[in-house]
Amino acid sequence: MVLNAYTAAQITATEKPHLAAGAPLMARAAHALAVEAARMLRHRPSGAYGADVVVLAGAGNNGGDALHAGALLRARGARVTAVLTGSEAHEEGLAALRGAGGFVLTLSEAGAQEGARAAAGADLIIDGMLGTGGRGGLREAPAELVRRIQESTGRNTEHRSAGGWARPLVLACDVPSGLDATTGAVAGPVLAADATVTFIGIKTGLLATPKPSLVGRIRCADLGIGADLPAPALREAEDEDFPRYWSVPVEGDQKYSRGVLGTVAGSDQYPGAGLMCVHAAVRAGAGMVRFVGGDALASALAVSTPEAVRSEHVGAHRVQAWAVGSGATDRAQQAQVEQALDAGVPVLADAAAIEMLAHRAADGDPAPAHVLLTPHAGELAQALEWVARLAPERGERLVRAAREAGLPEDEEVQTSPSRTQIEAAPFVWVRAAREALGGTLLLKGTTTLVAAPDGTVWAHRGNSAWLSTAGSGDTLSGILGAGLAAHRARVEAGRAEGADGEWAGVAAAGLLVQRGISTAAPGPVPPTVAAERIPEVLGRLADGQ
Ligand SMILES: NC(=O)C1=CN([C@@H]2O[C@H](COP(=O)(O)OP(=O)(O)OC[C@H]3O[C@@H](n4cnc5c(N)ncnc54)[C@H](OP(=O)(O)O)[C@@H]3O)[C@@H](O)[C@H]2O)[C@@H](O)CC1
Ligand SMILES: Nc1ncnc2c1ncn2[C@@H]1O[C@H](COP(=O)(O)OP(=O)(O)O)[C@@H](O)[C@H]1O
Ligand SMILES: [K+]
Repeated sequence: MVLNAYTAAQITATEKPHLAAGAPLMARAAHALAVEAARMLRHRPSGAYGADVVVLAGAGNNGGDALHAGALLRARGARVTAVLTGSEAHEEGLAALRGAGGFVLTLSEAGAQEGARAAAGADLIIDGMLGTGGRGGLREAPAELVRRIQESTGRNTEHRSAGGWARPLVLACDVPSGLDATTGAVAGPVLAADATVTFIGIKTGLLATPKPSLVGRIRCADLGIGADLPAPALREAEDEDFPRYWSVPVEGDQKYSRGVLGTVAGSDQYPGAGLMCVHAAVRAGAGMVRFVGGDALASALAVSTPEAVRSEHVGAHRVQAWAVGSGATDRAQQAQVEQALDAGVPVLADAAAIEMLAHRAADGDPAPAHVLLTPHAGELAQALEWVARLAPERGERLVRAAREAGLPEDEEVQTSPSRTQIEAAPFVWVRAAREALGGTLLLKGTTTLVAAPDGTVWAHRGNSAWLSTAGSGDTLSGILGAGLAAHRARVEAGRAEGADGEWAGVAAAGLLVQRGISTAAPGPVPPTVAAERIPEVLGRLADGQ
């Protein structure tokens, strides 16, 4: 089922009337947290009984949840120590823990070393320092505590084993403290969680963060008020959702009704990008692939991918979609790319095509919804720099939109964001940039986000880091191009609407294929390996497995 996620502001607005009416939300949150903690302690022969639990409790309600959960775990026989990290603590929560026989340390008195010693020796740490009320990362004292816990436990080093982190286990209350609940941006140290129990609805930052390994397994406790949530600000497709968004062949289909993909990818100088894109599209089940390119590309494709057919130029044949830009470095290919952008059918636009679209947007001609731009952060920074340079008022609008999307007021942006800024807060920039460039925007990264013109944003996590290899993007272009062509064919046949948001749905489904091929087996996934795996992975997803 598609996961829905909400900004901190949406969650706060949802809980407000219930709090006013006296609903016991904190008690419910604490209960959910304690149940998950007990579940995590099941590996011990006596479970929670006799386990050492350390609660890191901040000054606000997040600390309140965690302290109450600590009291509930005391009742299950755990030894519970609270480390109070703020200048004060949630009064009722603290009283509950004390009443239940918990120990209490104050960070300002005991010091970071003492606090870290208690935490590092525990079976389980509950991180309740900062929740939706936190801004800009942990302050100095709790940050120092986290650093010391990281040092003594090895957590947050680069070497996380496949089985997870070594003990103590960490359970985050609502969000890992220091990770922005809305944007997922991480400022300063964050204690990586094995699991996060989040309340009312999943926070957008948990799915959109560029550091998904900090979040761990997500569990959502809706505290009995989930039905009141508004439309989600972010969604994430799961494997079982694939058939809803990706057109699979049906009885009676033939190659044209499946959709023809045209490509302008690769050049005589760089044939590789074209080979990988075409090869992936063929293997992703395109009805036919017609490539535009020079003789060197054609001879290479004749050997590597004989299924593909050459087309003299963009206007020569009717296609249902274009995949353009990757490796299209020469003038002749770039002229063909420009034509494909004007062909009136869906286009997957990568590399050189993104820059062309940035120029068009700066000239007041943003791309339509069925153009899917697929930059990584570096390419997006470059495209936005063009927009800001050529059309300064659009650049100003871009930064305003980013502020509205959660960019902190004190974070300076030159005329346009740097690559690093985009990488740190992709959920902020993908929405702002989509406004500036038009089209449907897929921002590639460890976490990939897709923003549609209808306001929908999709998140995608869970790729293998082995995908960080040259050509992974070209393979993705081929897969997504095949998906766009098939979907367009379905629209032409009256079997889909072709509404603005549908192209992002196709992209979200295509990303499931990418994740499947990258995780099908351990180890490297260069494009040749990735392409070989496409049919099986796609077939499995299409069958709902
Ligand atoms: N409302 C409800 O009943 C329900 C809410 N729920 C729970 O409440 C959580 C939200 O609680 P919240 O609004 O109190 O904010 P919270 O995240 O605890 O942080 C604010 C406190 O932290 C401090 N602080 C701020 N920034 C900081 C920093 N950078 N570094 C360090 N400290 C910083 C700040 O202190 P101050 O600025 O005053 O020094 C302030 O006291 C939410 O995530 C969920 O867990 C659930 O129980 C469901 C029902
Ligand atoms: N560390 C990583 N974790 C998850 N996915 C990754 C990682 N590195 C790269 N990817 C994915 O691999 C693809 C790389 O695309 P791109 O940067 O365009 O590569 P290229 O242009 O070399 O083909 C993107 O889809 C990206 O999301
Ligand atoms: K927290």
